[in-house]
Amino acid sequence: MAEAKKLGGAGLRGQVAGETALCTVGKSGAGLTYRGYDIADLAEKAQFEEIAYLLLRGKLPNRQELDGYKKKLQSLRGLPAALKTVLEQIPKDAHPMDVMRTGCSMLGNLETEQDFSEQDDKIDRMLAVFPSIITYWYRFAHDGVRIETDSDVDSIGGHFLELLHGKKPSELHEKVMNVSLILYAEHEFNASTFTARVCASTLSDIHSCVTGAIGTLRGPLHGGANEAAMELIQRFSTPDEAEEGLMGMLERKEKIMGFGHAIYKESDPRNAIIKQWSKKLADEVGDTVLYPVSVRCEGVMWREKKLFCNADFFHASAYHFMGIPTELFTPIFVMSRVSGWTAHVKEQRANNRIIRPSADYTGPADAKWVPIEERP
Ligand SMILES: CC(=O)SCCNC(=O)CCNC(=O)[C@H](O)C(C)(C)COP(=O)(O)OP(=O)(O)OC[C@H]1O[C@@H](n2cnc3c(N)ncnc32)[C@H](O)[C@@H]1OP(=O)(O)O
Ligand SMILES: O=C([O-])CC(=O)C(=O)O
Repeated sequence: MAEAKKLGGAGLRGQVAGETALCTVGKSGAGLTYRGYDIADLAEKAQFEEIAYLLLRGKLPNRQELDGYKKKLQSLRGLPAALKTVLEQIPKDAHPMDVMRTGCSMLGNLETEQDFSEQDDKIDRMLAVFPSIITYWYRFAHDGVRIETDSDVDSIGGHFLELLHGKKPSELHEKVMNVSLILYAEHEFNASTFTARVCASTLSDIHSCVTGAIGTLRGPLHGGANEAAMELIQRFSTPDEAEEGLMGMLERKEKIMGFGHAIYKESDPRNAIIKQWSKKLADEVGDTVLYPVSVRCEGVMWREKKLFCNADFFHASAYHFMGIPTELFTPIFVMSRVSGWTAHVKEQRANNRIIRPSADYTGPADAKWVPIEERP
């Protein structure tokens, strides 16, 4: 019998665990591509809905297809009454990622995927309704209002901002949300996407795949890092203070959230893009603290540890400048990454074998059964 392959290291790092036509991460010459398109091009020129279409349908839509797709998504923003009732039961101090997880799971009870032929419609529904789920709960729990979840704004990012703030977003804010959703949409076999694929490989339903992925994204080593980065930069009121604080943390061997990456080794191509938008927003709000503090953190981490900002670090200040509460940062990641997760689920289903790796056993050998009365 063939020997199981020995792992090169912990965390399955460097192991090829399958194939994908969706994305490359960290390949030389092009840091991040979605179906062959460079992320810098996409972030500059595309709409997030266009990217979702690209990932989910396999090609960039033409004008008519994009208009039709956006119209469809806009028509799917309403929350079923039973889902509103569930959201209203969730306490104010719940973590919004738990709200997303419950919201997605409840949707799966109400609008169950009966057959894989329904997958595209179920996916479009999640893309459209996730901003409604989080903002409905947030505004109900925090302000005691039951908001309307429809809006005239035709973009997913703009829809989220309008529901959150109760007014149409500025052009700049809608643009930054669009860029942010594009940057977060897809990232190959990251932990949450791999979770979705493992779930899909058992032939489970699409809501289970996404619910599992949300739970995985929640952790501070993954999507939760943007919130942790915000908590970090808010501790400091000057760049010098930030430098002193970071040096202390590094000496104590603490992890600095928003830095480093499992795949990229020198830079995350998304950082330069979101950093530039964070600067624009800082100028707009007249910030003289958070942006300079963030820039100093970036410099110190590179100088001391050769660690670079990942996609999360400058997202923290950018979201903050748009008036988004810190605890909603990771749910925004969900609104975006659901496009990548579900594209992977479709890919897994199209060429499936149950994902079931092996383990190196490290426990005792030949243990002898001891009756309960005789155990120490
Ligand atoms: C959207 C995303 O999910 S991006 C990732 C978001 N996560 C974060 O920002 C959390 C902070 N970063 C980290 O914890 C890590 O860099 C991860 C989880 C992203 C990647 O983990 P790994 O692949 O295990 O990192 P890697 O092997 O490159 O680590 C090398 C060394 O750098 C250290 N290191 C890596 N990142 C950091 C950091 N942010 N702060 C301090 N030290 C770090 C590691 O502890 C390790 O040190 P050691 O060899 O002494 O143990
Ligand atoms: O790829 C990873 O390990 C983490 C991730 O999802 C990202 O950086 O967007």
